[in-house]
Amino acid sequence: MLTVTSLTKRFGSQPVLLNVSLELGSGQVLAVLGRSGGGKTTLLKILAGLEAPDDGQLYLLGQDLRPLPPNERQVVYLYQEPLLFPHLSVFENVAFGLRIRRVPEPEVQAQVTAMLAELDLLDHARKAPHQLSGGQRQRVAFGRALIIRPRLLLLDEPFGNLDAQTRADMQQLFLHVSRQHQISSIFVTHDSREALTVGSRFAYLEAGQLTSFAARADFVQDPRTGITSELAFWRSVEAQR
Ligand SMILES: Nc1ncnc2c1ncn2[C@@H]1O[C@H](COP(=O)(O)OP(=O)(O)OP(=O)(O)O)[C@@H](O)[C@H]1O
Repeated sequence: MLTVTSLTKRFGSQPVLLNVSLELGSGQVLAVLGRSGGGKTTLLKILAGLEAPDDGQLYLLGQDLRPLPPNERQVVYLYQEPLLFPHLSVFENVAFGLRIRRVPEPEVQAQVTAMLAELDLLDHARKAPHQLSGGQRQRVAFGRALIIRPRLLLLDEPFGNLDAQTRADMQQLFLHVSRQHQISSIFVTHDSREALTVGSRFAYLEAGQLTSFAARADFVQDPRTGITSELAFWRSVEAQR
């Protein structure tokens, strides 16, 4: 459903993405792990249409994305700090995409109420964004994205600002709604545990070079992901008890 071929991007003389290729199937979540500065955000911005690539092809459901402006791609980009309209209620933030598409009012009411119920936000429908916690705000951002049924969801460290428990809850909620709505996503994270929790496919991006793993076991075993060394650490802790 998404095919990226030989994508290249430089900022001035600095190469940021080098010949990046990837494939994503319908309903899959590609977890992209990588250290800071590796080019993850740049990759997502190019897919969203917020940066132009120097070279390479991008096809989503057979359609060339390169000539399309961001608002015609049906791609939603979500990052750490959810961008909500501060003057609109939770309900109206989620309803926004339907209203600009002139969906009839009874349909808006029904769809938004169902989405708020799914995200456990019904009790907060009349609040403004500043009256919510970080996790709640991120759930509103999800609702706003999902209600327009995007073809591709791009998540850039979306739970990075949340405490560990809220982050774990949000990972489960993300898995639930992305399965429920059969959404295809690319989920960028610094955290290998988060990558293993949310991903159905795995890749590692470092210094502009993307490695895709055929199997989860290959991702786990690659020393760059740090998973084997972490496991060794916890085994040594266990052995000393
Ligand atoms: N608009 C820009 N102009 C110049 N250089 C940029 C620009 N955007 C990003 N870069 C550079 O490109 C490189 C990759 O940045 P990018 O934000 O894609 O990395 P990242 O993997 O998402 O990092 P992080 O995990 O810290 O967000 C960095 O060296 C950054 O300084």
